[in-house]
Amino acid sequence: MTKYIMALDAGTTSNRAILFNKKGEIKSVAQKEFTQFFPHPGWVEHDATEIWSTQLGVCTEAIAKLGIDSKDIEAIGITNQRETTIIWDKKTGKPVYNAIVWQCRRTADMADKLVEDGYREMIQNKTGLVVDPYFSATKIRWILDHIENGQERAENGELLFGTVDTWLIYNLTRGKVHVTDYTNASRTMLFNIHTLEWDDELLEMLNIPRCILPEVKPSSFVYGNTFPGYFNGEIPIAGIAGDQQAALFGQTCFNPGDAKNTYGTGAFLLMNTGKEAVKSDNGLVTTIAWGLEEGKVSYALEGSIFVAGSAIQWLRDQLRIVDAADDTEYMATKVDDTNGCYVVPAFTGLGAPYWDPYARGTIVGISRGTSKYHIVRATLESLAYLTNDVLTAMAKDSGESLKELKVDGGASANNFLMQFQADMIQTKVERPETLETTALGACYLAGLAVGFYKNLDEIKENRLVDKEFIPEISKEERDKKDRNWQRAMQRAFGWANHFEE
Ligand SMILES: Nc1ncnc2c1ncn2[C@@H]1O[C@H](COP(=O)(O)OP(=O)(O)O)[C@@H](O)[C@H]1O
Ligand SMILES: O=P(O)(O)OC[C@H](O)CO
Repeated sequence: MTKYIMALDAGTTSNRAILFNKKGEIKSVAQKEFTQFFPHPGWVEHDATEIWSTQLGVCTEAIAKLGIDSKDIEAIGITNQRETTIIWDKKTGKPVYNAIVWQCRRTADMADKLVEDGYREMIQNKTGLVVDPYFSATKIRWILDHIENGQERAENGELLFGTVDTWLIYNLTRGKVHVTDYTNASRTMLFNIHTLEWDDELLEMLNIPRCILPEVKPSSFVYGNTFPGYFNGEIPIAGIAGDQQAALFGQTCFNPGDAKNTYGTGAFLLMNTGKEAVKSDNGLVTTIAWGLEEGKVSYALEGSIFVAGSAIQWLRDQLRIVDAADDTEYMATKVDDTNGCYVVPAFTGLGAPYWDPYARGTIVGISRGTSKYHIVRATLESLAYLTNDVLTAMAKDSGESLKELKVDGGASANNFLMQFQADMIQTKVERPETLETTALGACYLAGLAVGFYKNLDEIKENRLVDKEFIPEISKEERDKKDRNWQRAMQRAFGWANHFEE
């Protein structure tokens, strides 16, 4: 009888459930988008109840499509949009506020204040992170300050905090398990990535009560079983990883120096640095790649680019100059170049390596001859330029120059973008057959915990390459483009700071 692992991929715009067989082949998929709330410019929220209901719905659908039942599923692995902050009432299990999404900039001033108060170095030393509203800590503080008696209820043990993984497991187990893993904990700005514990000094810094935090476990571990009523029988939940770390694992970047870039809503470039937590001097963050056993972790350097595929959605939904994301490839190749036009898609500020929450989107170099094809091409190219900026910082921090960049995520299907990426980084870009590497990583982590996979070597055998992109332009040509890009970036920095309404 064939056995499967079910991966739950709780992304920023949609939830997916994927059933993988042992070879890592996709046997069933169900996906559903959920509502994005933008209550103010720069704010982003989700309804946590909708995240849970859509996730449960797609799981049921994926199982039904394959005509199997819970006995055929060896384990569940969860992977999720990271940092997004949910607080709920322990008694009712109901969220006390909408989920504040990783992209949300509402706590930019709180992050500024932490820097002013001299916390920057301590935070970087303990968490590996830069001080930015991106991470969960200031979002937790904001919710506790904006609901009735938030601090008091938290201190009385009436409230619980979780990232999306924690929230899903809490619901899947009907409130029995309040847990997260090392990777998700490392994105909160409250977790010491060296001692592998929640850190008192960080908690005191924002006056966050320890009792609201989940227990932290390895990324491959049996955390509990699903409530039997959901899938007609219990299924062990045996893997958790933040989606970018899961993609690193799913791409089998098991050795130090291996790197991948995921082009989803945002783009996230991670390089495995092994047992060493490399401190960044160039605007990257140090993060936990995974922990396969209690107390033992591998680290990664990460460059987080906040806007990638969402810039393509903007072309489609706001500018309406493309009908579908796939069309951008054909449109970009209708013209020879961007005709001097550069798009900087800093819609929610800039992440790595700039960390400017006040930057905003900019289009420069428009002339009378600029057409929608130039804008589309310049938007696609911007994803490659931003990636190149991160890789340049990574090379400085790690002392390694990359042999190849593994890619995945929705926008990596775009051949024009991948070729331009190879040109800009002057390095081979390698795309695997399955672009669902995030879900695959969660499948592997869960599978390892229950013995479905014996070891990493067995997992490595599953990886198949779809296409390689080799640099085609000269270094001089590449450098010229990069210099223009750097000039365009200057126009985007700081725009929203002191903006007069
Ligand atoms: N062929 C394409 N070219 C460019 N962008 C694409 C293409 N296909 C999908 N995208 C973009 O990829 C994103 C979806 O990728 P996905 O990995 O599913 O993201 P997420 O997990 O963040 O929801 C969307 O933002 C979409 O605009
Ligand atoms: O949902 P994604 O794939 O855009 O990933 C979001 C990241 O985890 C945010 O840090």
